[in-house]
Amino acid sequence: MNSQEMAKVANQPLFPMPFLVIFLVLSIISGFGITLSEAVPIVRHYKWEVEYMFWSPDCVENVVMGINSQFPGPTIRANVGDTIIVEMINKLSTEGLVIHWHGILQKGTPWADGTASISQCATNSGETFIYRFVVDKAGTYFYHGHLGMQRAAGLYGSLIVDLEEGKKEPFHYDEDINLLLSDWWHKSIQKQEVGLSSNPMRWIGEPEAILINGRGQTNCSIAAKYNTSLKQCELKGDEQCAPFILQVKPNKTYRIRIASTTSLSALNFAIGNHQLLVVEADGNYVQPFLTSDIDIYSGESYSVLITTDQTPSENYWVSIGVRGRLPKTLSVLTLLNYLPNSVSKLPVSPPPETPDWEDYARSKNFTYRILAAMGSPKPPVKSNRRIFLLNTQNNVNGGFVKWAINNISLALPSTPYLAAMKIGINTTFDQNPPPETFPEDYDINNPPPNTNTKTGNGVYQYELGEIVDVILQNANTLNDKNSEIHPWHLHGHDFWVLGYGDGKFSAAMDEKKLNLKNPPLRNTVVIFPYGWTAIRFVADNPGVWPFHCHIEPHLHMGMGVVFAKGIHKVERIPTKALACGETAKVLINNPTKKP
Ligand SMILES: O=C1O[C@H]([C@@H](O)CO)C(O)=C1O
Repeated sequence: MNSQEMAKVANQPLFPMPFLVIFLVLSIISGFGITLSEAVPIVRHYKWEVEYMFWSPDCVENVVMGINSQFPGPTIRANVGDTIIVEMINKLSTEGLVIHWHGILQKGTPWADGTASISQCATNSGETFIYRFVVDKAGTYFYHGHLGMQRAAGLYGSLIVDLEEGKKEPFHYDEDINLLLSDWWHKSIQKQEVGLSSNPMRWIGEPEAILINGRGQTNCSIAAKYNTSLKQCELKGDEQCAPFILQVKPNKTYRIRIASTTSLSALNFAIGNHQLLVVEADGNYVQPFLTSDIDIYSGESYSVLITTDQTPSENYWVSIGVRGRLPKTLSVLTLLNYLPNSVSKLPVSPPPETPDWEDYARSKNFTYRILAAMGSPKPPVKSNRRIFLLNTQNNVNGGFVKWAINNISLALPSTPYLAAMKIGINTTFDQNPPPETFPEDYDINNPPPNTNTKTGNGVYQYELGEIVDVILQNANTLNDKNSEIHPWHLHGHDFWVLGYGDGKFSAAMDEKKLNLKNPPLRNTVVIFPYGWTAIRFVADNPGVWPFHCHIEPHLHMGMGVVFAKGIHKVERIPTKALACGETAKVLINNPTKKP
């Protein structure tokens, strides 16, 4: 950070000046990761260089996006109320860069949400962008790239927010273990992107490997002993692809934090012989329930408690496999290693089997059990506005395969929305808001008639404080008798999940079934094939916020919408977030326009 940028950081009003001076002095000395005294909110300062590097996530050498030469990127661990400053240096020689802080609400800092073309200008090669935001809710989160398909290139890491010092969780555990799940392709994201936008489209296919904390194996299993059709992996344990072992002591309670940043895959997580007590979803406490396994969709996170009360002289399998799509990828395995047993001691029984990928009844049963813990914030009893979002896969412009919402496939503008709205430019995106519903007679059980789907970039505008219901409606894809699962993620807000149902949402039939008593708060929710999902949120966070399918290729194919409100309330947007496209021209010609 140069002295001007430091002064800029110091100008922010959140922290007493003497505190900031001490922090800045210490940060110059050590460079990153400073933790100061307890009790007062802390500023945690990280300096990250993002760069492609050779890596072998699944024992096959490839290139990944690394941060400070690490893959996955460094874990950020903070307490509620802390300020995070990430000085992000783009060392990718030929690409722009942004980082999104998934699940962080960014109250007062919408410019730090890290979405290219939406909250900020992508940071050019060689340049630095400083993210600065407060983490105001405890929970299991992560961060990832949000430009093109950079997440699928490996740009991700964990972000864990603990309660304030001295505060206690509503459940007991002795230690926690953090697992960040992802999926991995040998094909570069450049090749994936070109395939998706070609006519005919070339689909990315299924991943070569599932990774746990960036580690997995392709074409071999560490449990081949139990299944002779598989090849045994030969690993010494010090390889980049060697399994991440969950080390535990007998007769303790562990909180296992599980977050999924997969590009595509829905996953199932199970531990042999151990029940999982689900206690957290997306940074919100849930009514605890016991289960043998969990389904986790891209963009979601869970905490589960396990008690290590099984035979202490044994180790146990941890197994993660693909659901919701015909799996072509081997389940990834690792060990729950009861110390002091050796990791070479394999469990006595075979690994837990991933449930059948098509058993949606089972997936729904798990998902429907997630309800808010007692004492959680309740939704307002009525909404002011309801919008319906029909999800379809369509042919656009003579055969390009896209995903569309109410017949519009999102194509982001080159000038970020937040900058354009703040400066008052109305030429950079479609000023007509997209449709709030779809024709009542739309047949969700057949491929779309596909007459007039368009690409577009209009915005749903809300009054600040408006209470909004969204009904996400799934439908048949372009293929006969096919409908897919989509996990939808909202930026800048948590929402209440009021309900799910099969078929088309009917106000007359379904309205009364909505759960206003204990709906879970989340930032990501799934729509099941041919089904609908209803959510409610309060549009109280000034900014521009995407709401989109978290499947990376689906977003890339247009599966998202953009919400905006209260832009007049957004202050102190850093120049670097504004200085591109049409807003750069306005600022150069008229610097007084800088908000
Ligand atoms: O968007 C997608 O495209 C393919 C398929 O529908 C067409 O090949 C697939 O499985 C998706 O999820």
